[in-house]
Amino acid sequence: MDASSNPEITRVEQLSKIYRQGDREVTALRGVSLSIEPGEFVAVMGASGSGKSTLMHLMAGLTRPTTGTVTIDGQALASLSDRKLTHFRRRRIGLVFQAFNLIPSLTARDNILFPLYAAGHKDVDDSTLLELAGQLGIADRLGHRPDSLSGGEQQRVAIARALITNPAIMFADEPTGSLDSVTGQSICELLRQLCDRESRTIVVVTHEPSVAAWADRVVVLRDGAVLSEFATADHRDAHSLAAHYQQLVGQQFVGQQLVGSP
Ligand SMILES: Nc1ncnc2c1ncn2[C@@H]1O[C@H](COP(=O)(O)OP(=O)(O)OP(=O)(O)O)[C@@H](O)[C@H]1O
Repeated sequence: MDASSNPEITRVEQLSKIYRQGDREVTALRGVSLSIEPGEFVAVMGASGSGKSTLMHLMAGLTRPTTGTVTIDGQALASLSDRKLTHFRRRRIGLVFQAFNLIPSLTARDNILFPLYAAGHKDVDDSTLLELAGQLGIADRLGHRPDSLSGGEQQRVAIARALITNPAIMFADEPTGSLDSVTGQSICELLRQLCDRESRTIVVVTHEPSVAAWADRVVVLRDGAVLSEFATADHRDAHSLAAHYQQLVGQQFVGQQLVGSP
């Protein structure tokens, strides 16, 4: 991709995060730098505790770094007040979580539109909603509440909610973690299509090689730092990717579980 015609939309520079718990300090991230191109699908992998969720939360503006900067859509998050950061996040950043986090009392339609209502929109354009619901395969589920939707449908609604504001980037933290493997793969295929057909920019945090194999690039974290980055082009299937990842971090996969220590 030509960087001059497609400028980086997301830049992370020397990001560090120290959590303080009483007298104790936990360094969750130490000097992480990376950039994500528009339309790119990036997977962040790493062992439990390596800093994946912390990195995602900092990039999404949910928490502030101890040092370093995050720039999204040309906006340095550090220069925004808490109120402006919340406003920016609602408009320009999409978030998807393992547990879907839908509002149980609202229909799929109102869950999807919620970010627009929260941002103060009164007149909502149904055509955007219907187009998105069509792309995500949930056009006939919009009148249902979450408890009458399957897990896969709930995650599709959550993805639609993340995309309704047309964000510059979408972050998904273990988006298939609550789904069976077949449904999880259908969600991965959907994320791939959103990049390929709609030029969405997506960052997925995952433990699973079968999820990361759908991405364009994998960023591997270890002990709060970037251990390695690699393109998935040579590791399209999960087994090949798992073997490469294992080589990098010195761990082994048994099924989808990691054993051994880095
Ligand atoms: N709010 C917090 N307060 C204190 N320590 C924290 C907090 N959140 C995370 N940590 C610590 O920071 C480190 C990185 O955690 P993080 O959740 O980012 O890792 P992760 O790679 O996402 O792990 P997992 O795969 O288990 O979710 C860990 O040592 C964790 O215990």
